[in-house]
Amino acid sequence: MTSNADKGLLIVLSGPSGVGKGTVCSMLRKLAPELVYSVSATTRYPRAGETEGINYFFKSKEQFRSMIERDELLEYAEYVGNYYGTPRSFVNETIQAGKDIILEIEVQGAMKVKERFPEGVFVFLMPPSLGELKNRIVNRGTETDDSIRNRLSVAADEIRLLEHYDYAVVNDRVEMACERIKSIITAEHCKRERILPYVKSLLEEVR
Ligand SMILES: Nc1ncnc2c1ncn2[C@@H]1O[C@H](COP(=O)(O)OP(=O)(O)OP(=O)(O)O)[C@@H](O)[C@H]1O
Ligand SMILES: Nc1nc2c(ncn2[C@@H]2O[C@H](COP(=O)(O)O)[C@@H](O)[C@H]2O)c(=O)[nH]1
Repeated sequence: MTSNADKGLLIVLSGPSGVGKGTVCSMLRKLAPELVYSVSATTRYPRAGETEGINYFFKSKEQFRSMIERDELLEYAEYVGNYYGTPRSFVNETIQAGKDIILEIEVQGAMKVKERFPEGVFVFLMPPSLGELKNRIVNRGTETDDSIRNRLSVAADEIRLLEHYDYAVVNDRVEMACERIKSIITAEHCKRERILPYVKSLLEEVR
């Protein structure tokens, strides 16, 4: 059996649509290649350039419902008219194997994960301002006017849930946000005494 100290960290990254979660995760893949990323299932249509199994597992509503019935999702939520959910087995297998995994998910889902994994690390990505959030989502050019309106209309409610998270990281510059997240992960490893045994043996040597 894997002890808690041998398990990987479950890291949840949330934040309003357009804040830059995907952009930060893409850069983190380069800066911290040891991190594993959970690929979600969704009923929304693929955007141009999105690939099945890389960005999402794209499902029909019926397929998504079957995943719920078969209890294959760790959490799921409806977000502005579509369903999104985290496949359970990949998350469990990854943390049991001692690897850290990041779930990039919205706030309702994050709160469900928190009930099941209170030991998880919950990080909220903040925009520098609401004006900048709007600019980012508009300039991304992927959403209809309706979708932009819907996404921005839930952003304030999402930001109000910040108090349920362990950390707030401002995404002013992508590199800086990544460095902050990397520091959080390192600190969490230290807290869980992954580095402490090494420090202990060093202390014994110098005594
Ligand atoms: N620090 C930043 N400064 C300026 N622009 C940024 C920054 N981070 C991301 N962006 C831009 O903002 C837009 C939204 O970013 P991204 O798609 O990563 O957001 P998201 O939070 O993943 O959104 P969603 O939840 O809708 O998937 C993109 O066009 C991206 O290039
Ligand atoms: N609760 C969950 N939310 C998820 C999951 N995968 C992604 N998301 C979040 O949905 C919104 C919209 O995503 P988009 O790709 O349509 O822009 C965003 O906040 C994602 O983080 C999931 O598995 N569960």
